[in-house]
Amino acid sequence: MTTGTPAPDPQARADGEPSRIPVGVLGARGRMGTEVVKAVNAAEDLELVAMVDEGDWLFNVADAGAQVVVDFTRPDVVMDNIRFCVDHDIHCVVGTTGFDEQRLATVAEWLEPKPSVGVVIAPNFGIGAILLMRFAQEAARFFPSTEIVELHHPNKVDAPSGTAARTARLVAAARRDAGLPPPPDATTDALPGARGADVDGIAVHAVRLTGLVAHQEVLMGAAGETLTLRHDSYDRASFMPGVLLAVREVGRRPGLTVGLESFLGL
Ligand SMILES: NC(=O)C1=CN([C@@H]2O[C@H](COP(=O)(O)OP(=O)(O)OC[C@H]3O[C@@H](n4cnc5c(N)ncnc54)[C@H](O)[C@@H]3O)[C@@H](O)[C@H]2O)C=CC1
Ligand SMILES: O=C(O)C1=N[C@H](C(=O)O)C[C@H](O)C1
Repeated sequence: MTTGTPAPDPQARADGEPSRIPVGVLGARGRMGTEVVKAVNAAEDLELVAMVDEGDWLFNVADAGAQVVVDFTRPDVVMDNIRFCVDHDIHCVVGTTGFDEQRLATVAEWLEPKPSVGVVIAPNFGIGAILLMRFAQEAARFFPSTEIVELHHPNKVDAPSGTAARTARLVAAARRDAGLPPPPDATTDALPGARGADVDGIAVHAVRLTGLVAHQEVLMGAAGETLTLRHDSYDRASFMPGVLLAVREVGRRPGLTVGLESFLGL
């Protein structure tokens, strides 16, 4: 791993393309960044060329010849990172949360003059979590009531989680498409917050607890029955197959991709 001029790749292919994809990691010393560094180092077809954390020089990723950058930083810095990468024709795989429609539209605008650059923004790279979102979307129209409970480690920077926010929006859209009214809601909460946050009409409750990693339940109810969908990430290794898939594919998917679903054929 270098942060200066990239050394020639000894395994370079005859067509001049490097045989391994050069990857830079932003947030490299964080909980997720550390895991991504391990995963990239362990992948034979990827080469870790730059590790950048707070206080480091962002230009390192461009100087080191990164073709793909993976960002697990913070919602308040991620937009600047994406802007830098797009300007430097570097594909981005973004796991950092905090994206609303306005932010996504801004990234799409930046990409307009860069038709060959790809950016993937996914609130969750765990295959089980992605499937849970899909199952919740499928089930949404059959149940008048839906609420979401997300449970995370106590150092998580944001609440509710990006996954819970996206799940709520997907479920709300599926309900609207099916002509369902908003879920019935006892709005007379004696204490503010007792009924959770309202995300697109869906109540989302956030639990922060030592011992947890990342967990989500979608609770659905109809007369006389409930359906509970639950996903648990017990280890951040659970996100790595999705991150590596995105790193390998993003160069073939120009423009903005939100969520990993299409990469999984969903
Ligand atoms: N999409 C997914 O599957 C997942 C997303 N996340 C999200 O990823 C983000 C990071 O989560 P964690 O790793 O737990 O947080 P963390 O706090 O452990 O790591 C963030 C790292 O970013 C660094 N950083 C801050 N500003 C920076 C900058 N300008 N440039 C480079 N590095 C900078 C920090 O120093 C820290 O090392 C959060 O938004 C979290 O919600 C977390 C897990 C899975
Ligand atoms: O901060 C985390 O840990 C996680 N963040 C993502 C989110 O906010 O949805 C993904 C996962 O839940 C872990």
